[in-house]
Amino acid sequence: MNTDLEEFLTRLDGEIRAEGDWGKPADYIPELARIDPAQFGIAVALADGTIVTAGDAERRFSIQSISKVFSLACVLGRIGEQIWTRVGRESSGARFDSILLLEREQGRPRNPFINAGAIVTTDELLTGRSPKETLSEIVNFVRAAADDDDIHIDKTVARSETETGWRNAALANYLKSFGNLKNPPELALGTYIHQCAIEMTCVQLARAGRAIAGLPGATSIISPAKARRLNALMMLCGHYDGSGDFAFRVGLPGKSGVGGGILLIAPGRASVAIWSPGLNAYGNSKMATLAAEKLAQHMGWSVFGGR
Ligand SMILES: NC(=O)CC[C@H](N)C(=O)O
Repeated sequence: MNTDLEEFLTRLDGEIRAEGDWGKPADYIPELARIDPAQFGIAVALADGTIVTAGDAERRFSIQSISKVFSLACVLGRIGEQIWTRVGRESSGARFDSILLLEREQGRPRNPFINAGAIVTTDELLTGRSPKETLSEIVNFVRAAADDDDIHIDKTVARSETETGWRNAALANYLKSFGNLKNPPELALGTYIHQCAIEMTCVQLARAGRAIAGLPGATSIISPAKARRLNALMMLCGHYDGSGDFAFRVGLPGKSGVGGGILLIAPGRASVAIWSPGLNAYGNSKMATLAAEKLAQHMGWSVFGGR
């Protein structure tokens, strides 16, 4: 039924593997630094309910910042628009772990997808709950979105980031100094780091994105109104200071993580997960970005039309 897409993905897998320069895995989290960059997987969940895959689509990887989409969806479900008093929704034009803007903007992070913004989102979810309960809420949300209970936190990755995450510790403390953390910084930070360490396969992630893509049959835990806004944020902020370049090349909302994953949304058409651990200069997967560009072009999926 989807033979054209199947053939295209098989060809794409070959083209990516022939590229040669995979980029470098994130080096500031030791557990991610030792992953072989020469890996690639893709899963495309379509509106007709089928999932087409190629490469290492069943291998688990650390979703890292892609988790920020799900924690934001959780918080919007819990407190709705109120979250925007604590975090903005503009592009940052800065690195994902930048502290500069926080100083200038008095502790209100630019958007919920840079680290400072996601620490605030997680802090909101933590309010009135223990870190364990908060993490269960986030993981269960992802499981419900993917309709798959076999999704877990990789404790080794979480420990590794806890041991070396000095920048994020600085961001959490800095947020606290501006009064924009309700909980002790170490609790908000620990919960954030564990949320980032959720591991999933491309197939699971593509399934979890179906509600954001508004595909028929997806769970209703993300309403169409919320999905619309998540897509806007993913388009403008999903790739940090590389968001403009990603929009230019791919033309679809996406969210990257330093584990090398990208969740790509073709509204009404498909939810796509792509993984390749080597990163480009912005900290986004080099090969997953290239694959997203080729896929969007082949399928004619840009939200801006054209090809
Ligand atoms: N861009 C990312 O994926 C960053 C997530 C990572 N856990 C960090 O906080 O640095």
